[in-house]
Amino acid sequence: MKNTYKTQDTFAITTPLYYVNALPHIGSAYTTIAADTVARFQRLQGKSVLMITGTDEHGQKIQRTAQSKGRSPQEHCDLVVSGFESLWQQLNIQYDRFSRTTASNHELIVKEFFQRVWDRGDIYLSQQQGWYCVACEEFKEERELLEEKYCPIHTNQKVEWRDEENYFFRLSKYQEKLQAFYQEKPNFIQPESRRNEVLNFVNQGLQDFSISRVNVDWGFQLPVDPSHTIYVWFDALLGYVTALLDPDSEPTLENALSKWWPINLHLIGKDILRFHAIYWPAMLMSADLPISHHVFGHGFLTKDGKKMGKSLGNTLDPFELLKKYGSDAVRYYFLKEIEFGVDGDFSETRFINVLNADLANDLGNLLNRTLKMAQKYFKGQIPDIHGEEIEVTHPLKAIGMSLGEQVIQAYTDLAFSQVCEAVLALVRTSNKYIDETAPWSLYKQCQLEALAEVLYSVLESVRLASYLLSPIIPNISNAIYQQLGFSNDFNDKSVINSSEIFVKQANWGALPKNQILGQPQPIFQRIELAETVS
Ligand SMILES: Nc1ncnc2c1ncn2[C@@H]1O[C@H](COP(=O)(O)OP(=O)(O)OP(=O)(O)O)[C@@H](O)[C@H]1O
Ligand SMILES: [Zn+2]
Repeated sequence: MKNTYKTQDTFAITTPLYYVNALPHIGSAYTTIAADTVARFQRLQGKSVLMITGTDEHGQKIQRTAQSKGRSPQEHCDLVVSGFESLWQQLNIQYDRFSRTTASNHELIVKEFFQRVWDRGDIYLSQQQGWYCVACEEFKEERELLEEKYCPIHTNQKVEWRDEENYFFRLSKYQEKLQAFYQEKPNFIQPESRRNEVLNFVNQGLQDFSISRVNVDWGFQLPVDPSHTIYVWFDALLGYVTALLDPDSEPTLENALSKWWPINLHLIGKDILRFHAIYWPAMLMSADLPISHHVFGHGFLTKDGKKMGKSLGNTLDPFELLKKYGSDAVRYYFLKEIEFGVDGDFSETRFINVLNADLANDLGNLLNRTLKMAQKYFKGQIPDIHGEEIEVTHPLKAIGMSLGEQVIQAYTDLAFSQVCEAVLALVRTSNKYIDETAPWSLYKQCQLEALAEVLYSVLESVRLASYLLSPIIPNISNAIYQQLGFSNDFNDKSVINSSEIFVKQANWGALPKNQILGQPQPIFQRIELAETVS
């Protein structure tokens, strides 16, 4: 099979294909916001990006949920999918493909893949006994369970005893190959703590896992035995492959894998790490296909220390947050406040304080007051000075010159919180710098050259800050750019960026002199605590 087309300039990223057992919640939004931010950052750098999200629609969990709602499974899936699509639109997520595992082209991809693994001799029929969590769609080892046989992830759900005939995938055969692979690609699983978890698990010895079910109709029939359906996870992981097909191309593995494979990054929560970091590479080894480059398992958004989840029902409604605060606020808060990789609790008071402090006060006021001074002192134009003419020891230029590199590294490491902190440091220093240089006094003293340098350097720092934050808060960055006199649109995906443009814009000093400024308007309205419910 050919697989020669992928180049350094392409970047394919996936979110999980979310179960449609209920409407999306803030946890589903969290991964998707992060993935969208990475996709935007890669596009900004001039890469050709494919961002994949979608839904996992088969299996017992969905079958049961649909039944309990008195709907057919397909009706149920369609309904919930529209909820996901609407949330992504409201969150300003620019995905390229929405992969649904009930799509007809997906069935063909799954069957072709199954056949390759079957032909390898890696599938056999046997008896499966064990404890099953329907919410996880996974067999659990007895030692993992909580007291009275509750699932450790779905702490309100008891596991069920299963004893049935299933087809199995020979995972155990890939134990050593996987271990060698993890050694060879130490960055495959991130962060480091997750990698260690996986290595420990694999070192304890891998068992074959069942990839078919006998009592679940809601799935694809096994090509070799129609009395079984394919296990939901075997089918779901392949949803990433189906997503790569161009809409009008014939659904074959060869077509699907020709341009974007291997995927650069699977972004997931730690709950589904095992599937992505162990099962998935083993399945690909068996099918003799290249393995994705990276899997990043982030932490949980928690409520009172417990994972928020659809099954547990302790979630936060993202639609409500969006309605109240808008997409940039929600995107910013979760990426800034929770270190990507570890768990974090949500508090609405903290949410408001962070947004007011960072976006309304530090960034918003800085732009607003500087623009007003530029209106007054320089007739609404950027002063007649260029970044290159300013000394490298200038306090803002000194920070600004190394900021781009620092932020690129942080985005590359998915350290979004560090991105925000580094950018905010420039913003805060700029505020201090204005207070210290007192442009209003310089004006009174007719020190126009010094005044020009002060205002230029602050406006340029705001520009750089908004450019570097644009993957996270694209609407606010747009507003800032417009007020600085540009006509950029950070939401326009069709704009072709290049690495040259990126290097220039991500550097301090790119603001053109004498450019006509826009009208100063608040870029983020301060939120009053009294407006909130809790
Ligand atoms: N509390 C959470 N914190 C962070 N991410 C989450 C959270 N809940 C779900 N996710 C994201 O959704 C993925 C799981 O998708 P799934 O559709 O199973 O959602 P879920 O709400 O966890 O469902 P359930 O509660 O039924 O297990 C995770 O891997 C992660 O990407
Ligand atoms: Zn579970």
